[in-house]
Amino acid sequence: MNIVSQSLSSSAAPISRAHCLAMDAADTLASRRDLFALPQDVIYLDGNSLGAMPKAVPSRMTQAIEQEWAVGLIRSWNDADWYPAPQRVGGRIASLIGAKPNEVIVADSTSVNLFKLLVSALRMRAGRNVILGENGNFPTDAYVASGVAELTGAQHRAVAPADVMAALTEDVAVLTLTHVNYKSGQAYDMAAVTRRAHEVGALVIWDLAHTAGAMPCDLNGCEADFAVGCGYKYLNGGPGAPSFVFVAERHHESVRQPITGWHGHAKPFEFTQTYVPAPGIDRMLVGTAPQMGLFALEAALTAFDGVDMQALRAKSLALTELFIRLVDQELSEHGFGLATPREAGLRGSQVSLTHAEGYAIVQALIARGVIGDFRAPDILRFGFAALYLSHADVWDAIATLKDVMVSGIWRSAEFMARKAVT
Ligand SMILES: Cc1ncc(COP(=O)(O)O)c(C=O)c1O
Ligand SMILES: Nc1c(O)cccc1C(=O)C[C@H](N)C(=O)O
Repeated sequence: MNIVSQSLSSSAAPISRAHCLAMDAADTLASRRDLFALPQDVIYLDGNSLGAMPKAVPSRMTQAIEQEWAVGLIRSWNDADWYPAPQRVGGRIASLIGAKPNEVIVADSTSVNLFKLLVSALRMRAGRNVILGENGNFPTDAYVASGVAELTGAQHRAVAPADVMAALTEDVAVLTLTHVNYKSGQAYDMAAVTRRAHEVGALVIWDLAHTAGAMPCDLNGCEADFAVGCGYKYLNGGPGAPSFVFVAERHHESVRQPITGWHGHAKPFEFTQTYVPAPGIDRMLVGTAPQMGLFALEAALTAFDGVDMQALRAKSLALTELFIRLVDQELSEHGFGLATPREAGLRGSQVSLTHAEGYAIVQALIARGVIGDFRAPDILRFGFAALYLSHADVWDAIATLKDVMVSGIWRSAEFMARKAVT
């Protein structure tokens, strides 16, 4: 336990803003906030959907556009090292998720990478035909699994998260789960689930969308097979940043992904008419990677340079615990429920509250500069990016939420009218 969480758990007295400021003073990650361009009047609790912008990004983009593209033109594929960017950025992400640099590559979207992995896994477990998933997962994961089932003749079986272990039977080819649930923020025990899946001969695909950059993750320590994740959430790569895909080294020669594009070819610039998969992780590539998105993500990842992921986890847990305790302390009369586990080891880096009027409350909060989001039917979702949030931010966010509730401002028509939400 670090000094931040220690000081919180040892306090029996009500928590005050001064207490939060003392936690900030002891926070070894506090200076990282300066690496992000956040508006002064905003408390940003939506980095689990779109991460804040690292200040390193604009200058990198300007260089890529005005020099490498405008002046270097096609020469930049070699001269500016554009070509190896998917591997290079993958190597950086590998260090955050417990993988080797040659096991991660960046390309395409999370949905597309999930498709590639699901088909690959089914091919590696010929004779079994079940894709096991979970109810309540982020929709794209379920949609892609159903689509793959329809395409391949496999069966997509989705069970409640609590029933996953029992549903691991010998007909399961592949288990696909999101490590930290997008709505509840609850995390699976990656090691235990992977071990059980392997005992029945199944492969596992972990979706790390709400894990990568939010908390440490030890893919190789858990003997994970495959993983995917988003570049634009806690990795702060910007809207539509490319996704990453992990394939454990032991599967590199057997994995055969279905979208056999030229960048996944062993010799793309020989332009042969027959597809031969590239050795290693490179075979997960399809076509030309979104280079501008890769450059933004690469620059964004420098915000993690030198960060001890255990320290990041300690701060993340201190922030989420502080938020939960302040909900108890300040908001007990306002009808909120807690959808996220109180037990630290069971949660990721978000806290979700429930309230029947959650939509309007979130809109009123956003209007006051506290940006969280709403997920139907009743979830108010708050993401805590430990690189750029302070303990005082948590206090101020709760004070604003209390003000929204006590004033009843959320009842006004402007907040009740439903719009498309992000
Ligand atoms: C668990 C999870 N998987 C996947 C995605 C998104 O996938 P894509 O990058 O294809 O939009 C999200 C969020 O959008 C998510 O929360
Ligand atoms: N990817 C998103 C987008 O393109 C637009 C709006 C929101 C998103 C998100 O990432 C949503 C997010 N995955 C969630 O957990 O709800």
